[in-house]
Amino acid sequence: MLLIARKALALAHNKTIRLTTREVHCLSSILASPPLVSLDLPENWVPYSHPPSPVAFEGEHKTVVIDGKAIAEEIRTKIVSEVWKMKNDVGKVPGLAVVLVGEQRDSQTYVRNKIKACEETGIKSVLAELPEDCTEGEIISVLKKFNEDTSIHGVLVQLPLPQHLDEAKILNMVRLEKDVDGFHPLNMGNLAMRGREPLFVSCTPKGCVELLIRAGVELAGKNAVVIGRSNIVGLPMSLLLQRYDATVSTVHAFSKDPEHITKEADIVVAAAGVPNLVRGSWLKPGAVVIDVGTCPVEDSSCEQGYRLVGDVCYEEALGVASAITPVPGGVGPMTIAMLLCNTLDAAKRTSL
Ligand SMILES: Nc1nc2c(c(=O)[nH]1)N[C@@H](CN(C=O)c1ccc(C(=O)N[C@@H](CCC(=O)O)C(=O)O)cc1)CN2
Ligand SMILES: [Mg+2]
Repeated sequence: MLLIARKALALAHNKTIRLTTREVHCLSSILASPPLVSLDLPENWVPYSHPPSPVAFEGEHKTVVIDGKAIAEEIRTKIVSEVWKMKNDVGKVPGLAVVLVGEQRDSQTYVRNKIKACEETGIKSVLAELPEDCTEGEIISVLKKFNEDTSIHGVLVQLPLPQHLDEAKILNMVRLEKDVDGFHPLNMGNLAMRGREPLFVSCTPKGCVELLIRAGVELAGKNAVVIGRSNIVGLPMSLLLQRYDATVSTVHAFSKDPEHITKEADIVVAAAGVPNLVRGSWLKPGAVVIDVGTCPVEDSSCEQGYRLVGDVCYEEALGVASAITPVPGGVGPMTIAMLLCNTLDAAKRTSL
């Protein structure tokens, strides 16, 4: 792995090096295909017109709904062709291993959706299910097995873990080069440091930035507020927005005046897990709103008896925000699309 990376670097610097036939195949596939979702602007990128000055938003304003489901579908279609090309060119199939501990219903659903997404895009997947009362040692030995398996390029542990387990200790055991969730402390640390590059950026924040960029939202110099500071979303989201030169504030349970801070923001990323926390009155007219929350609330008029509600009061935000992601169908589908991208990138980086 390190050797092929060194050779790729040497080639990129036009150095003459000796290669085996397998390395030629592998390197030509790596060098010919840039990272799929590079967080750069897509070629056919068309920005929607930028939020004008607040005055133009007096009264009802048309709010663009950012269709995360459609964007995720577009990305997944590209992944299908890249996976197919990789298989054809070098006989390699990207592989993802998922570790699920316990029987929490929503975690089971997310994992099922990840496995299904792998099947639909041609990525191999393996699921390890462990009982709720398993030990750290048992999880670590499963992780070690996946870390060593050359047919597995990405490894993730579905979160949250049961209370008795040390999450940080377990995430630290995922091999850095396979950490497609970007939760390894070194990936997170490199995301935080200027001049350092993480190998992977966690899927939800990466998906949120991808949505912002594809919607034509400029980030540099903008006031962004991230509501929530979880390791999964809030924290990496704040770090990632800083990398795009936004001025980032974090709002959390101890923040004195969340409404006031949010009202200053051009971009609001709500990831608190509190349904309808952000009211229309909290938003600056013309703000762009990314709603990460997905909370089931009882609703007898729905077939399942519940509906999903975001952290933002959607009806109130319409007419105030210039753009918003819906729940469901906004950020959620992007999380899984970014996981597939990270797994494909992981496979592209190895010679195996
Ligand atoms: N190891 C990880 N654990 C968790 C992550 C993660 O990225 N890695 N994120 C969340 C859960 N999650 C993926 O794991 C996830 C959540 C929501 C969705 C999604 O597609 N939501 C849909 C609605 C789905 C529904 O109808 O129930 C949407 O918003 O449209 C995908 C993945 C916590 N744990
Ligand atoms: Mg959503």
